Amino acid sequence: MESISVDVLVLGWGKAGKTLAGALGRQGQHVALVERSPQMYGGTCINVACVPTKALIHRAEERRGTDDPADYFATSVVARDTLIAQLNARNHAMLAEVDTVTLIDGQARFVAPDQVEVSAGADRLLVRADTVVVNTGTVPAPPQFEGAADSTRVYDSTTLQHVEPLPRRLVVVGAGYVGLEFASMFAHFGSSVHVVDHNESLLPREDRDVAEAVRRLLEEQGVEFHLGQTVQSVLDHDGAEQGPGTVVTISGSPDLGTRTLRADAVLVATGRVPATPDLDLARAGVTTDARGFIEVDEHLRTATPTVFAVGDVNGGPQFTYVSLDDHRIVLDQLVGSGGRTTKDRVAVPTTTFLSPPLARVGISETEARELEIDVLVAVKDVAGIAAMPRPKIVGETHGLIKVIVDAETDLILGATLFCIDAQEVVNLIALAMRTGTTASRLRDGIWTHPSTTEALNEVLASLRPLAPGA
Ligand SMILES: Cc1cc2nc3c(=O)[nH]c(=O)nc-3n(C[C@H](O)[C@H](O)[C@H](O)COP(=O)(O)OP(=O)(O)OC[C@H]3O[C@@H](n4cnc5c(N)ncnc54)[C@H](O)[C@@H]3O)c2cc1C
Ligand SMILES: NC(=O)c1ccc[n+]([C@@H]2O[C@H](COP(=O)([O-])OP(=O)(O)OC[C@H]3O[C@@H](n4cnc5c(N)ncnc54)[C@H](O)[C@@H]3O)[C@@H](O)[C@H]2O)c1
Repeated sequence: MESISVDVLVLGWGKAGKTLAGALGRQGQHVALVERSPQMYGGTCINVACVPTKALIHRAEERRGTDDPADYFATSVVARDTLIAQLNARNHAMLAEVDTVTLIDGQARFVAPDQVEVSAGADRLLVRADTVVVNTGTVPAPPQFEGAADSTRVYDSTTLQHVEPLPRRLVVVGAGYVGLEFASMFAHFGSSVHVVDHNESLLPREDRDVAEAVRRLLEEQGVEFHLGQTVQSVLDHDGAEQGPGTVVTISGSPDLGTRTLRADAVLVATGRVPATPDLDLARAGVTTDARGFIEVDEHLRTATPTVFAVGDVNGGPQFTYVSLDDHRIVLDQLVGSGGRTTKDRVAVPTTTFLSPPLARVGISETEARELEIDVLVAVKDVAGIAAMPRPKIVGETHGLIKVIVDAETDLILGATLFCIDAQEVVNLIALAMRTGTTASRLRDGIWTHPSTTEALNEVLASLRPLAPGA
């Protein structure tokens, strides 16, 4: 078998790995990066996840009532594919042009802690490395219900992006990030959408007023929820009377009983599992938790100190920007002072890309109550914020803004933004939390007009003590 030796070997073209490979390569280190699929150059985010789904969501939001849903969806998919092909090629070029980076197509598998075999068809290559960085990501959790394997109508978040034609009726299993973003997107494309989740409540980590506002909006947009229920089975039929489709049987607690939903497509969005089974991690002495995620310390070293695990595969929060931060920690271990750790992360924001988006940083009101800390809360419906005309200008006045502030220090402890531009404004609040900027300074800040940021002037002027026991 042919072999090569490098300083650092990256397995998988994730966000952390590609950034690390580029940074180390530009410093003159010999780096090899292994990716099993050319369709995934650049990783999950740009090829099948964040970027293509947000491109489709944007297109869906732009659809006019006069557009034919199926044609409009088909054109949107072509636009998505054009964008993604450009990004995929650009990502390949960005590393290919670094002289000391070797890009290898193939499936990686450990044979020893410092040796990885890469296979592509009948070809084999042995790569020896002082340091190995595992960045193989996650894949959709497979469906657990009866009939899924025999159905041609069961999709995951990757395959549904190319469903043909646009499903008239879509059943989404799972009301997490993927489930809600796709439910909202397909409702905007013109599908009738049903969401099934085994949790009794929607968005269990959010305050009830926030979850209710999200639910109301999605229902207004045509989404129907079936909470506290699971899918028992799907059965495809050629449907002489109602046309071809699949019958989805769902059931919940005894009083809810069993019912059936008819669908043209079923999206399974019940979480993601680590891409570790093919890696032969035991040969490297790398351990995994009960769910298969690689166990790491706060420097992202695995049980074998020369092997790091970064991105989704290490069981941390599954976001591209967390994977990016993982790269900073490993870079610091390899060529820096080695002080940076996962514990340095403060105020990591999130956004679910609904229309409008739901963004969150820090604690919720419910968490503040549970912690029994002395806080002030400001909450305003977007439509009622007089000093923020931007939502009215763009015609999107749904949602609410809520901020939780430490009553003693005036520091912001958390915020929920369910409004246009939430994915941007949440970053400003996160920065305030990281830098100790007080709520009063944000309240009295000079912000551009008309913008969404200027909501802070009015919302933070309405801070009140928590209503008892509410
Ligand atoms: C539908 C969807 C939408 C999302 N939207 C967002 C969003 O808006 N914002 C956000 O921050 N996050 C979002 N996420 C999450 C985000 O995509 C992930 O957190 C991020 O892509 C994780 O990247 P990573 O660094 O772990 O590796 P990945 O980008 O997953 O890369 C892993 C790579 O390893 C390759 N690989 C796997 N096994 C092997 C092997 N044995 N040999 C060789 N190569 C291998 C894979 O092909 C893949 O290219 C979304 C996820 C999904 C599913
Ligand atoms: N905008 C973003 O940042 C974004 C977008 C999409 C995905 N992501 C990332 O990708 C990860 C995976 O997303 P996801 O939505 O697949 O997972 P998730 O963990 O966010 O949600 C899974 C949902 O499925 C439900 N569920 C699980 N098993 C079920 C079953 N058998 N029947 C019915 N419901 C069931 C859960 O209650 C939960 O609501 C997320 O955790 C997130 O980190 C991020």
